[in-house]
Order: sequence, then structure tokens, then C-alpha cells
Amino acid sequence: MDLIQLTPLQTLLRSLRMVSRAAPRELLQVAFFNLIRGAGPSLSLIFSKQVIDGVVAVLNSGQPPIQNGTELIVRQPQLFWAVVALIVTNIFVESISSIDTQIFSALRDRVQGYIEGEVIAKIATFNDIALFENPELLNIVQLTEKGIQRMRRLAFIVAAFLMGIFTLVPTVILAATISWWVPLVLVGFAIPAVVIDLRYWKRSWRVEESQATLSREKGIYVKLLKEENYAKEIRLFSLQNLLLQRWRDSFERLFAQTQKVRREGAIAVMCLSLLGGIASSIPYLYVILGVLQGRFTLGDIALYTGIIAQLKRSLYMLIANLGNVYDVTLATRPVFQLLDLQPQIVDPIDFQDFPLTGNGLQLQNLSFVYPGATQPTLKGIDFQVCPGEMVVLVGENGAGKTTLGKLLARLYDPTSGEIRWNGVDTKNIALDELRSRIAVVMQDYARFPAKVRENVGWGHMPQLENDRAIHHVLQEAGINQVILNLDRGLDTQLGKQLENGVDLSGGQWQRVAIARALMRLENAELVIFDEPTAALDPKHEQEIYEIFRTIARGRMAVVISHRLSLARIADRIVVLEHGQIIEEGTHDALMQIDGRYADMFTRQASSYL
Ligand SMILES: Nc1ncnc2c1ncn2[C@@H]1O[C@H](COP(=O)(O)OP(=O)(O)OP(=O)(O)O)[C@@H](O)[C@H]1O
Repeated sequence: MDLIQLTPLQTLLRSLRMVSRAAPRELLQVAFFNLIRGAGPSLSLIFSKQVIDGVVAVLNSGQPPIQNGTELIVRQPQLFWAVVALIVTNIFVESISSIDTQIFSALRDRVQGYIEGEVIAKIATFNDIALFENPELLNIVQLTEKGIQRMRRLAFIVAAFLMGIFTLVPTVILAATISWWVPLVLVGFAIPAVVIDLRYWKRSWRVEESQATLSREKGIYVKLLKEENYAKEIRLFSLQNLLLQRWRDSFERLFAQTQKVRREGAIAVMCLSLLGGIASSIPYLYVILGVLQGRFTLGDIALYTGIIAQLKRSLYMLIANLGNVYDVTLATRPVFQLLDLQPQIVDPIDFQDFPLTGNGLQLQNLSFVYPGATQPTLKGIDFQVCPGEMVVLVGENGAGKTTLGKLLARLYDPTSGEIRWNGVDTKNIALDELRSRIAVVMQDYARFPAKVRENVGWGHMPQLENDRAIHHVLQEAGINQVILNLDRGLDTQLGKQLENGVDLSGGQWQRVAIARALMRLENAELVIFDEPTAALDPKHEQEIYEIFRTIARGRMAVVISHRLSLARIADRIVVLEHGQIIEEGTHDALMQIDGRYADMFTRQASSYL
């Protein structure tokens, strides 16, 4: 699975398109309000100048001072209306600002909701589990979280950018009335600031990208220290200090790297302010000299001081946002890399008919290399599972048994070779149809924080509300009585994460997972059980074997187990070592050849004596 490479410009354009798709209405509202807010300060400056010049004119006229409002209207209607206009403009701009906050929040939430939805929908509908097992892809998934945050920020940046432009344009026009070169000086001084800012953001993102692994590592220590699964062993083995120290080390390393970039950021901000200060002081001195030389009025000082401050503010608002845009562009790239990721396990373009009967499963010269791995986990696997046959896969830890189970369930496709089911290459069968004919209990089965009904019924959705069917499979899995004893029966919430949730023991959870697989039996022709009895006490093992026998009857069953007593009931045993089949046959036949299986069986049997 290759990640696409996007240039910053491509990412920016896609980000902007996504933001506009996410919240078109809110964006229009923000643009409208910013247009009004942007023009407000310039209007306010013009009216301030008129007020000051009006007041100075009255003071210099030698007439008696104005006593009240009526006299002001009669003697200086222009000054009166300038004051009214100034007050109304200021009140209007202020009141608009408060509405703006709400519109901004709506824009931010819409953008976040839309993009988060796209990302989780992509992850949810992605058929390959490599997304959850491959470090490079895991990094991308982790970086999308930051990308979503930054995309949210992009919505703000767009809004602030509009505000900056709408404020800048009238201010530049007003600034040019001081002299044509004033806007040029301010804009000219801003260019190096833009360059500094962009370089800072680029560096800062590189560090963040390189930190993804480190920050995941830090997250792992937090998880280990906070989650119940690890709590007991961490205490029993006194691992707290070790893990705390590791967390501290990762934190310090992350902090040191970030701090270095922050220092560079602080220097960038200082340079920006320095350049801004120099740029704005030149026209400011020019205006003061102009007043002293009689070219400008006192009102002009207020107007021009305001213009310079505002031009500076809006220019630097644009510059800072330009830097932010760059940062956003770099950070949102993983979102698009994830969205563009093409799953390798896809539905075939031309479905082949999937016959209900045939010669069962055939694995032909099958090899498999995990994405990113250099060595194959499975090599040259050839074997067959006939209809109605129960095959048990045995082998030492890491031999490749679970991997073979994943290939049979088409969670991965073989790197070479093929799996044929009733003569059809499984790659040519519609995924949903293929999976509907497989019932699986995985070694690391899911403990859904959901109701008992859902934990079981999700195995076969149409039966979710069928209490009889659910109780039946719970009975088969030997856990019905436990569920009947719960206050709310099938509607009891399982898992401590939920309020009033009930937790089950490891063996009970395993039985629930078995019951879920049993729900599929109506359609399933292949059952795959990976360590189905690992969490069960030996007293009940025999009972579970009986269940297997019932389940397997008339179906193909592939069972992965270290309990070799289970292997005895199999029609055939396949022994894996280092990803290859080294022995195959019935229990008796394998005992007779006195090879690896016989050795494992004898060792295991002697440990029970
Ligand atoms: N997602 C993965 N990416 C890379 N390598 C993997 C992955 N999952 C498993 N492996 C490697 O593949 C090999 C076989 O693993 P697998 O889980 O199939 O063994 P197993 O026979 O089921 O072992 P066990 O009896 O301990 O469950 C191991 O060396 C393991 O490190």
C-alpha cells in the first residue's frame, strides 16, 4: 500500500475544497460578517478625523464654546453627524463581533465533524487490517488526528484571512492618501517576515512529523499505566517506576525537540515585530513632520496614526495566517494520504459465482510477507480442507498459524499462491459473500462495550432481536445460565467502560465470542477457531470440544490450538514450523512417524501426569 505524495500547494487546495464542502453556509456567513467588520475600522478612522478636525475648527473659530446638543446641531451640523456616525459605526462593529464568535464556532464544529466523519468512514470501510498492524500506516492514522485539528484551524484562518483582506484593502487606499509610497514600505518590509515565518512553520512540522513515533511511544506508556488490562501485572511485577521513567524520558525528548523549534519561533516573532516597528515608524514620522509643516491637519494625525496601526495589524494578521496556512498544509497532508489510500483487499470487478458445493478449500503454493517485513511468514503452503473436514493447525509460537487463519478469512491476501474455495479463487468472490460464509473466533477476540444481545447478535444482524436464537447459541457456548442470572439479561451492558456495565471473566468473554460465531452457523461453511479454549478451564474443555464437533459437522473447520488433546479429535493435523508445513496426517499417523508432532504431544501429555 503506497502513500501518495502531495505538494504543499496541492494539499492546500484540497484542504480548502474540503473546508468549503464541509461548511458552505457557515463560510458564506463568515465572509459576509467579515466584510462588514473589515470595513468598520476604516470608516471609524474617517469619522474620527472629521470629529477632531470639527472640534479643532470650533476651538480656533473664536466663537463662544458650545453649551448643549441642540446648539451643536444648529451651529455645527457636520460635526454632530460625524460624532453620530462614529458612535453608530463603533457600536455596530462591536455588536457584529459578538455574533461573529458564534458563526466562527459553528464553522469550526462543522469542519471538524465533516472531516472526522470522512476519516473514520475511510478507516471503518477499509478492508485491510494492515491499517492497524503496519507501523507506517499506524503513523498516518495517528497524524490524521492532528490533521483534523489543523483543518479546523484552517476554517479560522480562512475567516481571519478574509477579515485581513477586507480590512487591508480600504486601509491601503487610505494609506496611499498619505503618500503613494506608504503602503509600499509597509508591504515591502513584510516580505522578509513572510519568508522567516514560512521557514519556521516548515521546520516545526518536520519536527512534529518525526515525533509521531515518539509521541505514540509516550502514548503507549500512558495506556499501560492507565488501563485496567495491565494494572495487575504492572503492580505484581513492580513496573510502575520503570514505565513512569520511560514516559518521562519520551516526554523530555519530545519537549526538548519542540522547545528548540519554539525558540526559533520566538526569534521569528521578534524579527516580525522588529521589521513591523521599523516599517511603521517611517510613515509615522513623515505625518508628524507634515503636520508641523502645515501639510496635514491635527485630524490627519489621528487618521494616519490609525491607518498605519491598522495597516500594520492587518498586514501582520495576513502574514501570521500565511505561516499558519503553511503549517496547516503540512499537517493536513496525512488526512489526504489516508483518504487516498487504496485498500489491497477489494471486491473483484467481475464477481465469479461462488458455488455452494465443491471440493472445499485448497491452498496452493501460498506464501505471505507482512507489509513492511523482509522475511516471509508463510512459505510454500499447500493443503486442502475437504467439506465436512476438521483440520487442526499446530506448531510452536510464531510458526505462522494465526497468520494462516487471517489469510483464510481474507484479512490479508497471500503475497503469492492462491486460496481456492470450491474451485474459485477467493479473490474473485464478493467480500461480503465470502465473509458471510465464514464464522471466526480470533485469538484476540473483541470484547465490545455493548449489550450482551449486541455482543452476540452482531454475529448475524438479522437475528439481533431474536431472543430465542441468541439464548440458543449462548446455551451452546455454555454461558446462557450466567446471562440469565444478570438483572437485565440480554440487555445487560457488558464492559466496565459503560455506566452500569458488567464485566465478565476471561473465559466467559471467550464463550460470548464463540456464541457470536455460532450466530453465523446458518450460513457459514467454514469455521476458523484460533485458540478457542485458551481462556477456558480444562474441566470445560471437553464440553467445548463437543461443541466444536457439533459446529464442525458438515462444515470445514480450521482450528488453531496449542492444546493437543483437541488435535486428537481432528480429522487431520497440520504441523507448521517457521511458516512451512512439516507434517500432516491424523493423530495416529503422526504419532507413528514419531516426528515433531509426536514430540510435542508426548511433552504435553507428560506435563499433565
Ligand atoms: N502484523 C504483523 N506484522 C509483521 N509481522 C507479524 C505480524 N503479525 C505476526 N507477525 C509475525 O509473523 C510470525 C507468525 O506469527 P503468528 O501470529 O502467525 O504465529 P502463531 O503460530 O499463531 O503464534 P502463536 O502460537 O504464538 O499464536 C511471527 O514471527 C510474528 O512476529
